[in-house]
Amino acid sequence: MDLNTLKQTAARRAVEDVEDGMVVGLGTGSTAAFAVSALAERVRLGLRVVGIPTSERTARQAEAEGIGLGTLAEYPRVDLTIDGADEVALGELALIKGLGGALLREKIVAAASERLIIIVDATKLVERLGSHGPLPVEVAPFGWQATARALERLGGQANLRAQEGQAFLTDGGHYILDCRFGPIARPAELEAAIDRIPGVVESGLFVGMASAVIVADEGGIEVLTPSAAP
Ligand SMILES: O=C[C@H](O)[C@H](O)[C@H](O)COP(=O)(O)O
Repeated sequence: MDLNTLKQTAARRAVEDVEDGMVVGLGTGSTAAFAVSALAERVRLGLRVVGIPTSERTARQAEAEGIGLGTLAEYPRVDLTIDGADEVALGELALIKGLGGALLREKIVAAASERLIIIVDATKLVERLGSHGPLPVEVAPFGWQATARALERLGGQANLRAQEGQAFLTDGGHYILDCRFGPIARPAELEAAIDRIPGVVESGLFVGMASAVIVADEGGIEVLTPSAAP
């Protein structure tokens, strides 16, 4: 099966868990986009939900496909959020998210959710976070160079994310520093250390937040639940 089919398979399985009347967090990224479409199909068949989007682009997609949207101000308690991830650490199911630039709103919605279901293809599974790619860190544009130096003192090589020759701007108007730390042995400790840096808005480390991870690969679907870190 090609990658998109695997993503769609995981997305459809997650949307099966949505019940009538739920407030549903709508994730961001290519896998989450399949979940939005699958949810919209169920809405067209009569399912009643309120969607809480984690990005402007997800909001546009959801509205275009007929999902009614709300805000966290109206619905501070989210029943279920379905979102993707860039890396999933086997065992405790800590995540790296943010390669799509939506980590801040995703983390806020995830924290307001009773359940966070992550949907991935099997290529996202790692032994250690940081094995495949960088850790995105959302930072204030003011003094970002000093913030980058502080991140490098933690061991990460910080690169300002660019788009069309300009600094990439998140929905919140911030910059993103893609930080290569290499394999991260203790993600919770690193997350806490990054959070203490003035200028950091949020990191893409989601530790202890996933309720389950739905993984699609050639052999079918597997639902992982968190277990203690080895
Ligand atoms: O900022 C974007 C989000 O964290 C995405 O969920 C994550 O990057 C995974 O995206 P994709 O499903 O496209 O690999």
